[in-house]
Amino acid sequence: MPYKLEQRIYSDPLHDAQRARERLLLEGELPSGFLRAQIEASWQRSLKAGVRFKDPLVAQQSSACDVLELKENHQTLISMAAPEMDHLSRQFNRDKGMVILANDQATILSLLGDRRSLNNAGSYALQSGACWSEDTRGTNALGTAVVDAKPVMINGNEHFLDGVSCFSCTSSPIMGVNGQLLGVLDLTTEANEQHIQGNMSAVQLAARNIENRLFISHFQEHVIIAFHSRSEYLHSAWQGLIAIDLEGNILALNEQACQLLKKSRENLLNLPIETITGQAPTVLLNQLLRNNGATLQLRDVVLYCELLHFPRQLKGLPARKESFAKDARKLKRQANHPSLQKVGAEHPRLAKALRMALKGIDHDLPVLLNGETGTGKEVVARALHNQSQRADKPFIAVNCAAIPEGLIESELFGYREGAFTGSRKGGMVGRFQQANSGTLFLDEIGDMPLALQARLLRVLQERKVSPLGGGEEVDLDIALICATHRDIKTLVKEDTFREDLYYRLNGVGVQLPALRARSDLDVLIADLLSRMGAAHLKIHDEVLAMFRQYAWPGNIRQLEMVMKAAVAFLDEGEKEITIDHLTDDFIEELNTNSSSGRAATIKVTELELIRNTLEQCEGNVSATATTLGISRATIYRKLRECEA
Ligand SMILES: Nc1ncnc2c1ncn2[C@@H]1O[C@H](COP(=O)(O)OP(=O)(O)OP(=O)(O)O)[C@@H](O)[C@H]1O
Repeated sequence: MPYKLEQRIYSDPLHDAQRARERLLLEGELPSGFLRAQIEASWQRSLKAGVRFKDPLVAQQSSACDVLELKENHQTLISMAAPEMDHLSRQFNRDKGMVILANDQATILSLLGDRRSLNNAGSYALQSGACWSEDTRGTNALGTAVVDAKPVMINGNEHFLDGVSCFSCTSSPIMGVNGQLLGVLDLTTEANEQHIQGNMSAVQLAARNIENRLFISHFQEHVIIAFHSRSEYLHSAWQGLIAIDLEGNILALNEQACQLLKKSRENLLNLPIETITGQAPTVLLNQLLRNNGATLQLRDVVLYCELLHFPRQLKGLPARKESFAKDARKLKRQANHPSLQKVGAEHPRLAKALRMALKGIDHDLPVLLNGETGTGKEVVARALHNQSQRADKPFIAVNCAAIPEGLIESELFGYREGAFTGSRKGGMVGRFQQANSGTLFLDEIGDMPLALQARLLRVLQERKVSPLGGGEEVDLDIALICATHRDIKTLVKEDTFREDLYYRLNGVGVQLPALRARSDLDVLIADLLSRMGAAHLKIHDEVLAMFRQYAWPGNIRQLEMVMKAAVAFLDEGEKEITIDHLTDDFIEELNTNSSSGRAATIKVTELELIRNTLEQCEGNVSATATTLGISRATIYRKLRECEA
């Protein structure tokens, strides 16, 4: 009873740890209930191992040769962890943070951090080769994470040794491809209870990224599929990963995959992927390759999947499979996103705007893309990222219109554990933080609620973000691309979009032309066909003429679907797409479009086309006439008609 009373009065864990320490010294026994359960169990183990509070910190001296050998033996882990350690240490530089990587015995492999902290680290036995196992140094984040094989946070005098009670340490285990413990990643800062919660999410995010990188590099000879129950989580540290061989057998899964599938690793290993997906592996792979992804409806969950890796070299496969693999590789190449040059190739005004946008991105200017639905805003955003200096960093896309209003804020900024009822254990890292060092693409920015616009503006001005429910502020270093199909200036006039935010986002504005106003329709068609693996196909003149007359309300997306359907309807040996290969629905659309009711639209489209081509040809009427395949006289006549 007296303990319960004490516990209520002293809810501060540091105070409780101090009292536990005093009682232990006084009574020779650790009183139960004073420490958090994980720490109490660890203190009990430390006592059993004979560690004492006052034990000195001296590191057993490892020779330079031993350290070299240790590093050599853990080369892969060290190199895969390096980018994350670098990122973490820059993020926590202000708090004099040290980032430590240890092996599965809690022996330090490498340290990174603020120079002053590192100079001091030696006196705390924080150096490569020093062992921080729990049975030699008592409760500490490295050693305890190794014993528990789960993340641990140890603040101040929760550490067993008095000598390290000046630190707050947060560690996360790093698991190998078979779920075995490989090592531990740790962030050590000065003892500070307020900050340590934020440290936990940063360390866990980094550890998951390291595990995913290890997974991908380990299965380079095999097929890797990424999946999640929410499409926005693909490409994030929280995506599920599954490696399969070309027979479709499951070779490995990461922890997130097991959680998403609600099955243990042991229950899935070596089974055919069909047991999860209900589809033959070839069907699934073809779908993934052709459509850049697949949606799987399982019994109680929908999974969004993407092909993360397809092996370049396939060893020892029977001929039939080799030829399937070749096909698959070809399809994958074709399914790749178009490059920036491809997007603007035959459209000089667009090409120029894209060149400027790329320069802008590399000089930290935000880019605002505007265009009707299906004009390729996301394609352009990805192409800009892929060609920017941040190409090897994350590209995180958020569709502001697709996320319910109440969730956008937590999605963007993340939240601390316990920030609100129902918040996920361990909190959630927001999109801003996930995109750090890379590019954040905010699609449909015009649909962002006003209250959130104010917060976004503040983040962009201060270049810092902090999760909901408080916690550590994180410095932001992101390229920002926003897109909308709305006319933002009108939204500003209507007071539904903040004017100051508009100017903040519109560093470089790019207007993506509607398909009906593009003079390079045939180039786009050729590109689409080649990406479908059908570059050899021709389009009948009659079809092309109809396409040119059509208004394409769905723009390139609609054109892509029409072409896909046409290719699918070709009979064996046919090499030309004619009207017979268009769907009845679409032919009806085309007919309606050319009927008198739509005549006005067509006229406007025609004029838009002529004007745009004239602009591209810098006012040269002859060149415009040649490009459009009509006479100079027709151009003059149509322009006069319009002026009349
Ligand atoms: N330049 C291009 N060349 C080939 N295909 C393209 C090009 N631009 C877009 N596409 C294709 O058109 C489709 C729509 O592109 P995207 O999603 O980028 O458009 P969007 O403007 O972002 O559309 P929405 O506003 O509806 O989100 C995609 O399937 C994409 O592959």
